[in-house]
Amino acid sequence: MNARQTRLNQMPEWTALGKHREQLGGTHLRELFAADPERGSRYTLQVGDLYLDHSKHLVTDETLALLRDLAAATGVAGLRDAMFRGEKINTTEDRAVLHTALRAPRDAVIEVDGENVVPAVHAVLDRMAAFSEKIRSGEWTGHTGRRIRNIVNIGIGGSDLGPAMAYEVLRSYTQRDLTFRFVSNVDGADLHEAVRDLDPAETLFIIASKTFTTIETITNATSARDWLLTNLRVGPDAVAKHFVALSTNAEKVSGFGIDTANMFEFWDWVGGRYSYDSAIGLSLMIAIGPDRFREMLDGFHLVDEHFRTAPAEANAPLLLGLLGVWYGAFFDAQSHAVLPYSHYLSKFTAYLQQLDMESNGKSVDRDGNPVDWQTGPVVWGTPGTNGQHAYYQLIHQGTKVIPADFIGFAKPVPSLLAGLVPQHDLLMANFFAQTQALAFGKTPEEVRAEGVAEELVAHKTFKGNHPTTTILAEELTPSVLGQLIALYEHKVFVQGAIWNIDSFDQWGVELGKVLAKKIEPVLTDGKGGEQLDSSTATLAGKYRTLRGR
Ligand SMILES: O=P(O)(O)OC[C@H]1O[C@](O)(CO)[C@@H](O)[C@@H]1O
Repeated sequence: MNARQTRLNQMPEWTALGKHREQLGGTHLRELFAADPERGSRYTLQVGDLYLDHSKHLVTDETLALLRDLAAATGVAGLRDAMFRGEKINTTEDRAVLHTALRAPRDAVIEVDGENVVPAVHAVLDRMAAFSEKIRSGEWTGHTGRRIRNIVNIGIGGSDLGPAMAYEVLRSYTQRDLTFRFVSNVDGADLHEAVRDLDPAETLFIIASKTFTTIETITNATSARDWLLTNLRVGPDAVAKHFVALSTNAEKVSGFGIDTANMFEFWDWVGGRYSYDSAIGLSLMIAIGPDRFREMLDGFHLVDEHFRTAPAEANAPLLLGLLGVWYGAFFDAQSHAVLPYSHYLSKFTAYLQQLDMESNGKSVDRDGNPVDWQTGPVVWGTPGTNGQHAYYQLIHQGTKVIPADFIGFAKPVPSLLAGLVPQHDLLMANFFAQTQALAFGKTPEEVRAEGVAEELVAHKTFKGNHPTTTILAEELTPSVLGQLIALYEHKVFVQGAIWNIDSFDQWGVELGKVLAKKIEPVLTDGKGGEQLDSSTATLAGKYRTLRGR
């Protein structure tokens, strides 16, 4: 990867954006809409099933053109093509970044180190499909011959958030006689609550870990194995029927006692946070079935192809990425809210937190130099209507700039209550009302015209001018989920490319892991406390006292 010659904030395209921002000043969305009656239909894109409205952003045609100039000058398209070709763009780990190969069609050819990886991807998908069908049909039985009815995925980070999120999203597609649980926290309470009402004879544990060394996962997997063997009163040979592994590390899997015949493989060119469409999605595939899983992969692929081939003016991930760069750099926006108006998307934002913040939470560029521009935002949010009664107050009338994505669907997922009360229209009326209120607000004149007492006018005024993207689709299907995730994956890519950071490593999570290993013996045996700083040593002492040690 060639070092970038000019630092981002010294590029003429960056300077031009800065000047443009000054000219834009406090221009209000009310003015932008008044000046262009077509804005609401012109500032839109259709990608697959996703309709994107970016008209309620603090941008003009000129802003968008200048942002595209920045993308061109920073080589976003070149890096994108290098990623799709399988080049090792994750330079600090010397790895290719090929999650796009996980959803490539069978006849595609994508090479890493001279080898086409697509046949191996499909071989694993086929094995996953055969195994899923065995569980779904009851053909696969536990050690005592009973049918498997409970599936517990044990993993953390990318080995948990993706399948756990997607299981919730696609819950209405899941096989109802199977129970799914997702365990991630090393706090034993997580596993305890997940298994306490399960019959071990009917329980399958899926141990999901790319490295198979992650302490939380291995600890939970060890406890799960003990729980199973103790409660079934059987020996270790029962493990084969109740444990499967999803990993890149066959040696560690076998060292743990899981037969590698029961291991579903993926590869080091799949980042953890980009992995739930790999073998890491096994629990999801069992839940929704192989056909639905493949529909989801097709959705991913559709957006991959869009990102790879659409011109800059019509490229949705590029646009979303650029808008984020614009607000971070020129409006000092520190965070980005993702607000789904679908209960099924309740874990969607938590998933995006890892995708975005682990990817772009960096402060040195690709060459190791400190950046002096903003990188990834704090990503946050929960399903919309609940948020309206909690934190939306701050978005509407607080002092911060918080760009937000609103995601909603025209058709409700089939519901037992369908036809009783028109709940979905009410949900979506809130969805549209919020972006309208955020954009246009309510002027003091409008407040006064309602006869509000003068001393309350300021309190009841809504400044408006809060930027939002609206993403609307007909229905939340497996394909639409794949489309949405790929859209965000590539948005994150675009931003990392512009900021000139490595979006595919995560060195920032290492230090805490190393320190935890040193602190554990202090807590357990009281040994080594003298090596700690005085705050941590005092806290560890307090902990031991409270623990009765
Ligand atoms: O799948 P593994 O190797 O257990 O890793 C789990 C998670 O830990 C991290 O490496 C760091 O927290 C994530 O990137 C990853 O998704």
